Parts: sequence; C-alpha cells; structure tokens
Amino acid sequence: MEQNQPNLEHSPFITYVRDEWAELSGNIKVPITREEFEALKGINENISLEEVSKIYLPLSRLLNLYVTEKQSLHRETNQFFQRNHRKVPFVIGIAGSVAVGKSTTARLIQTLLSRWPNHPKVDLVTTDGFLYPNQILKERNLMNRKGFPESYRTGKLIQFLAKIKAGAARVEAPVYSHLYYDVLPSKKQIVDRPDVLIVEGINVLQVGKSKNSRHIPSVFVSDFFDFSIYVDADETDIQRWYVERFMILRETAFKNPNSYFHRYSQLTDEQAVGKATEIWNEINRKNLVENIYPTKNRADLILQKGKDHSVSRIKLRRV
Ligand SMILES: Nc1ncnc2c1ncn2[C@@H]1O[C@H](COP(=O)(O)OP(=O)(O)OP(=O)(O)O)[C@@H](O)[C@H]1O
Ligand SMILES: CC(C)(CO)[C@@H](O)C(=O)NCCC(=O)O
Repeated sequence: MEQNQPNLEHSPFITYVRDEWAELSGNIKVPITREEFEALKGINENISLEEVSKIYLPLSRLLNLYVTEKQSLHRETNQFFQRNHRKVPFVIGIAGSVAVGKSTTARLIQTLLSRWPNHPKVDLVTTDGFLYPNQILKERNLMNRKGFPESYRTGKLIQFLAKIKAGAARVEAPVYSHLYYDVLPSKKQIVDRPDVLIVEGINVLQVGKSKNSRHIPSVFVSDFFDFSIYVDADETDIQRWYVERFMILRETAFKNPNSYFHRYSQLTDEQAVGKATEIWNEINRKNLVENIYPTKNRADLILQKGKDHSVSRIKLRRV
C-alpha cells in the first residue's frame, strides 16, 4: 500500500532491521527482571520477553535520549532568559490503524519510560475521548464514519494539547468507553504535569481539513509533539488482528448486557467473522487507506510489524 507516498530519492529515514536494532540494547542501564516482565505481561499476554528486550527496550532508551536532551535544552534556555519556567511535558504521539497495536505499544513504552529517574511520571491519553458523542454523530449521520477526521473534536484535542504544552496543571481529557461505544459524559481523565505524555490515536498525525469544514486549520495536533511513532503492518495482517480481537470480545466484553455490541455475542462463529469483516471493510479499512496510512511518513519513527506482531523493521528519521 504505497499510494499517496512521494517517491523520495533520498529517504529522510534510516532503516534498521530487527537484529541491528536489537544490538542497540547493549548498554542499557535499566535491565528488566523476570518479575518486572511478568508485570508487563498484564499489558498484553502475547508479548514475549524477547520482543521487549530486542525492540521496546532499545526504543525506550532512544526516547530517553530525546527527553533528556529536551530537558537540558529547557534548563539552558531558562538560564539564557534568566527565568525559571517549569518544564513542560515531553509529548509523544503514536499513530496507526485501528487494531494495529497502538494501545499495546503505548502502554509498553509508558511502563518502560517511567523507569528512568529523570522522567518517572509518564501519562497516556487516547484520542478516542475526543470523538463526538454518539448523539452528535447520529445527528450528523456519521455513525458509520467513527474514526474518520470529521468524527473528532479536533479543536478540543488541540486546546487540550496547548494547555499541556503551556505547563498547565490538572488538564482534563474526555474519556471514551469501548464497552458503551461512546464518550462517557461524566468521566474525565486528569493530566497533572507528567514528565512525559503519550497521545495515542489513529488521527494524531493528520493535517488535512475535515469534510465538514471549509478551512485548512492553522494548527495541527502534531505541532505539539516532541516525537511521533507510526505503528505499521500489512493490511491483511491488521484485518486478521481486527477479526481475531472481535472474536475474543464476542466471548468476553460483548457478553456484558451493557455492551453496545451485546447483540453480537449471539452470533455463530461464521456470522461473527462476517460481521467483523464487514465493519473492517466498510469503516476501518477505508479510514486506513484514505486518512491514516497517508500520515505514515510524517512520523519520526516507524515500527513495521510482521504477521505475529513482532517488529521486523524500524525506520528512524535522520536527526
Ligand atoms: N505487540 C503485540 N504482541 C502481540 N499481540 C499484540 C501486540 N500488540 C497488539 N496485539 C494484539 O492486537 C490486537 C490490537 O491491539 P491494540 O488493542 O493494542 O490495537 P489498537 O491499535 O490500540 O486498536 P484500536 O485503535 O482499535 O484501539 C489486540 O488483540 C492485541 O492483543
Ligand atoms: C474508536 C475507534 C475509532 C478508534 O479506536 C475504533 O475503535 C472504532 O470504533 N472504529 C469504528 C468501527 C468499529 O466499531 O470498529
């Protein structure tokens, strides 16, 4: 899927294959014990110790370099201007398709990054909370466009990030529930001056105008990022992961009578695969092709996953 990508003779990225990247973990000062790894398994039971040590530890070490560098720049700028501004959070954006593994990647990075003494407080926000509530999506006939640019309150997300980057305390983010398939009106997540904030969502690298707006925005979500990551995989693999996750949810979350998708828990295996494939093709695949994949080359780092979620290749923007 390489449409919409310019054919650059000189790539802005350096590519590392898995084993080259894994060697970068050589002098990491924060080793991980078996017990700590077992705790990480709470994030995703399919993750292996090998994957953590070969891919995510070097990645968190690299991110630690960027955060440390930014903190030092902040200190020196304060000295230069003879002021004493409080440091602002280092913001990392994580983009990619629905079901590619953004949440899992984000939570792994959150856990690993919080182990460094100079940035122990790492918060994570997903952009799902910035979707319009279902009531508004229904009024605008957008229920089949959930996840498309016009389904997000992008202005609200930008305001949220502007507050974070201004060093504000106790900034509120709206919260989305996958169980209710809607934004929770009475629930808020408080982000209180973390050292690092991870912002995960399919839309975080988008820059176009949404379909219902006549104006090209002057500020983009990614303007607030200090570093961004795109999680990539072959479309056929992502579709399979989407369907597999749907089948697991059918046996678990969908069984809950409060679940928006409770009716799907009654489907036969064959019907469930058909329904998941239909939602994938009609909504999430379309969104991937039209709005998400074209943002890939805007990231600072691209994680390319293979069939079993293991990362086969990493592309890092040259600095
Ligand atoms: N590194 C990994 N190793 C093994 N399985 C994984 C990994 N990352 C994700 N998965 C599996 O892939 C599926 C999708 O992962 P996840 O929920 O993290 O995706 P997502 O991109 O956050 O999705 P969404 O945008 O729909 O919230 C899940 O079933 C998850 O268990
Ligand atoms: C909330 C989003 C848009 C992104 O996480 C996604 O999970 C979603 O609900 N997509 C709409 C189609 C579907 O139900 O999969």
